[in-house]
Amino acid sequence: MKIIPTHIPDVLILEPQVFGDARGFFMETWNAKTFADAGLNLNFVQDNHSRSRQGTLRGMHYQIKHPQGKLVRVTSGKVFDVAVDLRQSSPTFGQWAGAELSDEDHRMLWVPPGFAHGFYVMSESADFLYKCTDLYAPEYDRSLHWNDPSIGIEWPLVNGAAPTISAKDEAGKNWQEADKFA
Ligand SMILES: Cc1cn([C@H]2C[C@H](O)[C@@H](COP(=O)(O)OP(=O)(O)O[C@H]3O[C@@H](C)C(=O)[C@@H](O)[C@H]3O)O2)c(=O)[nH]c1=O
Repeated sequence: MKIIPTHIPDVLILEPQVFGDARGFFMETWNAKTFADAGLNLNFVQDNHSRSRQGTLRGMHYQIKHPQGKLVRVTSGKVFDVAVDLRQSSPTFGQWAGAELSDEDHRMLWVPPGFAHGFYVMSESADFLYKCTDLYAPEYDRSLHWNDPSIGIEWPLVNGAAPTISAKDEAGKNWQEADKFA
């Protein structure tokens, strides 16, 4: 597995080794020892799968208690995936890191606990799979507004069109009002 740091050192792009042959390909997407050897001792307790149409933006989500670390990947299509550092004690507090993830590059992103996370679907549709280090806790679920100017995420919006978002995310909090981590 190749590990590519982003400019936020805790947010990592992971490229699994892909074994191609006449049948197709094989790759390991999660191996506790490989990740531990890379410094990521993770205990996953929930797996999620969402499918979204082109132009959908889900985010920026976090749980203020029971924060989840997320190992995310795309099995069909292409997304732009983003993590925002909400840890006030962090030197990269308030910064965002993004990466394209697709079914062709097989890249994964490690989003640590303490980050808001979201993605935008660039392809016709996308299947998005992720492992989480804590369980869904809806009472602590929070949404930071995807387009807050003080964060300034550079979303690659298709034809510049406004994204499709949920009512919850439409009402996402701005940076000043959003709950943050210590
Ligand atoms: C996240 C989640 C949702 N749900 C339910 C609640 C709701 O009825 C329905 C859809 O929920 P949402 O609109 O919150 O789904 P979605 O917008 O896809 O939420 C996800 O977005 C990405 C960006 C993340 O990072 C995830 O952690 C998660 O917050 O699914 C669960 O049952 N378990 C879960 O873990």
